[in-house]
Amino acid sequence: MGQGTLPPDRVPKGGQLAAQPSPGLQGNQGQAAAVSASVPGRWRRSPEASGSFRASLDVALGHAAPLPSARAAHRSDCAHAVPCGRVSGSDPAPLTGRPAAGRAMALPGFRARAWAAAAKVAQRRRRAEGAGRSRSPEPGNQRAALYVHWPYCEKRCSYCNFNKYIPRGVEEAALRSCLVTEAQTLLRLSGVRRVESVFFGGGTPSLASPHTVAAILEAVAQATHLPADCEVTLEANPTSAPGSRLSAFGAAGVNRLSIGLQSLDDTELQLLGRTHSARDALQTLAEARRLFPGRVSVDLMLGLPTQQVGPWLRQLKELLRHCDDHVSLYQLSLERGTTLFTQVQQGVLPAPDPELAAEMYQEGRAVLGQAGFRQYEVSNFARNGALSTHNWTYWQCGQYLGIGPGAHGRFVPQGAGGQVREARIQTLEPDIWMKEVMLYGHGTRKRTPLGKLELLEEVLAMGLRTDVGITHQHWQQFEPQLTLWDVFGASKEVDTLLEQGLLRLDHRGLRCSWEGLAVLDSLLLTLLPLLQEVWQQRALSPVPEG
Ligand SMILES: C[S@@+](CC[C@H](N)C(=O)[O-])C[C@H]1O[C@@H](n2cnc3c(N)ncnc32)[C@H](O)[C@@H]1O
Ligand SMILES: C[S@@+](CC[C@H](N)C(=O)[O-])C[C@H]1O[C@@H](n2cnc3c(N)ncnc32)[C@H](O)[C@@H]1O
Ligand code: SF4
Repeated sequence: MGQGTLPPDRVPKGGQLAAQPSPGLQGNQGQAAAVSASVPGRWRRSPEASGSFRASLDVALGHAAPLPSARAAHRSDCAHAVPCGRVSGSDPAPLTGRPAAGRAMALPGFRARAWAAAAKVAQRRRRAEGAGRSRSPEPGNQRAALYVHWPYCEKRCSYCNFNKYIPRGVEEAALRSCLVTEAQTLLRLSGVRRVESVFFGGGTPSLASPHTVAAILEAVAQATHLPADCEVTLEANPTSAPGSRLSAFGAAGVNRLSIGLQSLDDTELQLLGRTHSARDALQTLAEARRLFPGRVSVDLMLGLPTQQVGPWLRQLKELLRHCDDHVSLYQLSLERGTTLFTQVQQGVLPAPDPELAAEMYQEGRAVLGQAGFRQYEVSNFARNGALSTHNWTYWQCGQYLGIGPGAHGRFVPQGAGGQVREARIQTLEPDIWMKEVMLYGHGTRKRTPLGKLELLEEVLAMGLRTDVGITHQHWQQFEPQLTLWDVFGASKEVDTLLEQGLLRLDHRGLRCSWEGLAVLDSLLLTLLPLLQEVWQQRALSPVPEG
């Protein structure tokens, strides 16, 4: 299996889809690496852990194991800076946070409204059934999740190196049209027949107009089956999401909100460079819960410089008095190129204490457990079945398409005759990305075919992030010949992890215990090389098929 990077599969818009080299648009590996590091908690390449494990294992969405033993592996290549410049443009609708009058409710047409109404009814049914399960009849390569990246923010937060830009104005109509075009192209390329979840992330997608969200959903519903009970999440920053705007997003088809609350301490919020206060955040949370009951998630950060365990736990307990059924805890990752990084480097602020962060994480998850939350993933907690379907797809190594600047995707380009899953990254800079979409129908900057071993490494590293772990059936979908017992059953090192109560290997499959989940990175230091070793041995003495 070739492990190299493919050229972007570009053809002029309207032409046939086929893999074609595109001179001058390849080899932007530095940027790809930068964006790869910009998703918090994404599994970072760990040379000690794995020779072939790819740094671009995109989106683990959360921080694994802030415990000392795990950190060495987790942060082994964490030195990236994402360019965070300005885009030129003379858009008449600047990003003020509020939609222009009359604009918020302007939907592209009846279909979108009908879809949104049906979605509301179906969402109740879906909730009763519980999330995190795939009920679609389509085979795995005909369904996918869809991620949409909105690349703009009002202000740069001091800690953030995601792919975001602070614009003077946004040409939203042009951006919307490009997002729609790219969704149509990638849906065609992938041959996906059913989109099971949509996630509007960023940047700050709550700055987009609800009309843009509706237009994208409409395009997806036209190109493929978008079930009425499909989870549609929008990330919302408190200052850009007053109730009227949230309600317009609901009318556009959004049925889940993820609020970037980050902290309930105004001094910390200032340190983080947030534009909102704790009061603003709680008000947005209350409005969100009124509009999307049972479907609101909050992000809370931990491990900030000067932060102490006691006060942070009090914040968490205060949050529990207000929050809905989903909470994400993210340990601060100090990213090169951010203001916070410089402040720490220059001694203006103390470096975050990893021991304290570990304590916050451990105590925090215990508190959440007592409040009835299931820790269904390293950083994610849900009660009443409110697991995120979209993120679950990432952890289960399902297919996902990524549209918008810097979005990541993983799918088999079946529509172009492809048979191998590819990791794809879209061009980072919005203005360049738009030009490419206008020219070629999409702005894919990098395509990396995933070899079988790489895919299995992902299945292992992502699956173990969840409390369910990797069931035998799940593993078999990716590797029918080599069982989990074959790989891990005869290892003394694994035996030790089992005896220590960190890992479980039984009739259900392989998974971390509650204690193991907190040190997942260090467990992977044992498990990944083992998988590689067994894989290589098998390659040397292949089992005859039949
Ligand atoms: C990239 S933001 C996008 C959503 C939205 N703009 C916001 O700020 O809430 C998504 C989440 O990533 C987390 N995040 C961003 N940078 C981080 C960092 N350096 N360390 C840990 N978490 C981070 C924050 O908790 C944030 O809510
Ligand atoms: C940090 S997570 C927060 C999720 C939230 N806690 C929830 O439960 O829905 C979301 C962020 O991850 C990044 N992200 C998610 N999926 C992505 C993808 N396919 N490509 C690029 N970035 C992605 C985006 O920056 C997005 O704002
Ligand atoms: S608002 Fe969100 S995406 Fe924008 S800079 Fe802040 S954390 Fe990053």
